[in-house]
Amino acid sequence: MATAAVSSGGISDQLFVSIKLECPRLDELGLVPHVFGSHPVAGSWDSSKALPMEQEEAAVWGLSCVVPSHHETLDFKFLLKPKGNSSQCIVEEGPDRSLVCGSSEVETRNALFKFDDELGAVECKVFVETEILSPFDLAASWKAHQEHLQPRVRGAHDVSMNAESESRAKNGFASGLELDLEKYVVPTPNMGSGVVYAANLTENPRSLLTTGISSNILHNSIKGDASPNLYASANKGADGRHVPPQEEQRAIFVDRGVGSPKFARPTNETISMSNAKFDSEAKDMPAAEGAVAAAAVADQMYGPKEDRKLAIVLVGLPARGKTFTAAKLTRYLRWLGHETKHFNVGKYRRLKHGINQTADFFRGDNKEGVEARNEVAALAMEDMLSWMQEGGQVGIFDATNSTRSRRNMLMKMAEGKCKIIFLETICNDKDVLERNMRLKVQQSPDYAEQTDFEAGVRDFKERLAYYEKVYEPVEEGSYVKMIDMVSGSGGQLQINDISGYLPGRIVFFLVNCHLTPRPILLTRHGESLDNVRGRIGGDSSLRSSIPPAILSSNHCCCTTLHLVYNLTLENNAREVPNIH
Ligand SMILES: Nc1ncnc2c1ncn2[C@@H]1O[C@H](COP(=O)(O)OP(=O)(O)OP(=O)(O)O)[C@@H](O)[C@H]1O
Ligand SMILES: O=P(O)(O)OC[C@H]1O[C@](O)(CO)[C@@H](O)[C@@H]1O
Repeated sequence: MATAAVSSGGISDQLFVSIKLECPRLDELGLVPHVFGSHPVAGSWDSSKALPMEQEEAAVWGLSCVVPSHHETLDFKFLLKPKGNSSQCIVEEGPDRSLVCGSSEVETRNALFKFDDELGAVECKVFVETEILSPFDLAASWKAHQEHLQPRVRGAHDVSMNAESESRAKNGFASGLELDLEKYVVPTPNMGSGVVYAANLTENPRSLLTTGISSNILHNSIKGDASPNLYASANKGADGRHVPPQEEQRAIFVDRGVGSPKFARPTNETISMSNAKFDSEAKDMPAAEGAVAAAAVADQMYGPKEDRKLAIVLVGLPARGKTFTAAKLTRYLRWLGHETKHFNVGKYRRLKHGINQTADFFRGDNKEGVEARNEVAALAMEDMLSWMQEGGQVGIFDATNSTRSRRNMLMKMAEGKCKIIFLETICNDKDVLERNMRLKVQQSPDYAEQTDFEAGVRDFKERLAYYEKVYEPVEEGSYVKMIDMVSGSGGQLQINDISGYLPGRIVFFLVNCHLTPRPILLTRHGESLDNVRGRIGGDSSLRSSIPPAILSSNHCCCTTLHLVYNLTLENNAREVPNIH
């Protein structure tokens, strides 16, 4: 095992050291090379605590470790021990080798071992590679290792993490490893098995709780362990096979890049946004990505400015990212301090009608199916309105709501109770849709019992085709349309009849919304001449002139705060939202 050196100076670059010893005779002789040296990690010159090297090939042994780039000088030597007998050892001839502080150079003279008997001597070739690693490199390697991908930095995943207790006991380390790699999150393109189906995280159908289904069953079913006829959590592996249901709310992974959404004038030219000019040039739009976060901080300081109840009613064909967007928006609004809840009609439908509905259930001309879906939609809407009457402020109503008549029904129910804004998600990118559909079949409880993944995909496509036949894009009321936001070529946001503080905030959020996790690097400059003089502001030079190469590596005077956001929905409500 490679060992992690400790850093007491906080997060900094690390030096990755890989040592190799090559000698065909060692294996023949049944000898295992070890490293021991001056540092406790290498046994403090106690040969019984020497670190064994791992056999990588027939004649090659290796040992890798990661040490802080400003490590203490480490003197070390190779020694050989017979396999299975660690009490004997033969230490290499010659002076100690040194890994000098601040240097990545290590001497690579051959290692010579002399035996007392007729074996004479054994000479091994020594190879040493060193590489400066940023915490990101380490994190990426660790993450890659966890996900069974090829780590970018070979061996770096093998750092013992937070292993004070164990390695302290073994190696006498005085301080803990400060770089907690597990806290780093590197953008990950695949949906791991830790993903929970987003709709499962929405409000529990309270109206159904009082209609004969015990809350215990509901609770269990929502956690995924109820009778599958009632409800089941359906996480499946990338190959479509089931993986165990997730216990609690975890992440919704984001998976696609989005370019800068362009504002487009809606066809009917009826935008009314206070203090904002939205046109295709969008020159006046706040371009700074931090603007939303800044506005959010202001909101938090001064509190919500509006009491009006608002319903955001999602509209869109299946697999268009409605639940995904709804969940993001819910989190953002909560973070702003608005009482917000996400009601997912699919959850109601599954609870009331089971998880095994085939595409036929969604046919536009299946009268019973349409009625059943309208019924659960009405139940969800009632729950949402009741909750608003009890003090809730923003309800997010998540279903396809794909026909005008459905939307009329909702508008009627909401009359005098709350304002409705339709949020339509449109996606025309075939590749994105294909991928979304496969993800849905992997994750949706609707396919939890479908063992044939491709059959599930076919059924979902059939369902989608039925929806397409009856789909009526929103043209009524107040609306926001997110069009092709995931296509990679930008996208459009169209808005119609939106006014007021909170709707403005929501639009602002959606404009700035993107789907790719990305690191945020906050860089602090080194000590400037004005700093020395105690002056605030100004734009003076740095105190000493430092070659640009050193500056850019952040070693010397620059302090770089690396923040990596996991742009998922699992973080606490008070964290910086997943937008920037
Ligand atoms: N604006 C978007 N356009 C297209 N795809 C998106 C968008 N936003 C998110 N996605 C992707 O769509 C996938 C499916 O999302 P989601 O489950 O939210 O769809 P949905 O529209 O709610 O589907 P359904 O109506 O079948 O429940 C997600 O994995 C997400 O990566
Ligand atoms: O009744 P609607 O508006 O079609 O929407 C609810 C349905 O949308 C879906 O998300 C479509 O796939 C189903 O899970 C759910 O039953």
